[in-house]
Amino acid sequence: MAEQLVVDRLTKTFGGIVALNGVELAFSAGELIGLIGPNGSGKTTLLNIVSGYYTADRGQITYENQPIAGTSPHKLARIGIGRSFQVTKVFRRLTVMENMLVSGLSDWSETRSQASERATAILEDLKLTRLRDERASNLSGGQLKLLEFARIMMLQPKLLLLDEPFGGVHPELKRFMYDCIRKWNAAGITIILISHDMGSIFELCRRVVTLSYGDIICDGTPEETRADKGVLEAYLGEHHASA
Ligand SMILES: Nc1ncnc2c1ncn2[C@@H]1O[C@H](COP(=O)(O)OP(=O)(O)OP(=O)(O)O)[C@@H](O)[C@H]1O
Repeated sequence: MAEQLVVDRLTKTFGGIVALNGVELAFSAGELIGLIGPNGSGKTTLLNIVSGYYTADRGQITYENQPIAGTSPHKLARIGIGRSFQVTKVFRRLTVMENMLVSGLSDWSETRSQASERATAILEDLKLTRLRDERASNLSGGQLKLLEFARIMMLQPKLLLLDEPFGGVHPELKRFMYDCIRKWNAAGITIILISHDMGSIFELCRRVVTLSYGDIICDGTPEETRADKGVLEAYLGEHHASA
């Protein structure tokens, strides 16, 4: 499989804190990867750099053979890199449908009616059709999560970065989100999933990358990750003990 995303010796510091310490990773198109690690280990920083929200101090990022370090989030979205945030970002004063059609979300070459047709299909897929004219401010936390998913799908991403999508989500909705993630991945979208919910990670991902203090301490299957002494010491042991 061709490498879709390559992260080469990526370093990011904040003052004296080393958030990423020369991280090297390569992801193939169509992978579904879990990114785990203790609080402050660098997971969101890595996503922020890949999606253009932060600039790395050192290192390269290559997406589909093009260097992308320093490219704006907006341009990255246009070439297929979509992301969600720990705290859902939608326009609360706009309706669900307006959120979908907000300028800059859809393809330049697309007419409003084509965009609207796509939005309708995506809302249907995410069971949001009956809420299409509802203001986002009236949606529940779970519905907002789904709207964020729906808006990301408007971008037709090829690489999807999901940061803690299951936070505060009830079990039934979580199952539905799993189904969406699996379906998108089966359709060829590469997905990098950050979650502290180990059940979700081990159920969904065939590859798990573990960060600790900005270093990759394990990159393997769920079974290898669970059995890894370093991971147990840095994260899983403590995580399970406090769970
Ligand atoms: N904008 C920022 N300014 C200052 N320090 C930051 C900033 N963003 C991240 N950091 C620091 O960088 C380190 C890595 O943070 P990061 O958010 O990437 O960790 P994380 O693994 O995503 O943590 P969590 O699981 O708690 O979300 C932490 O020490 C954090 O305090």
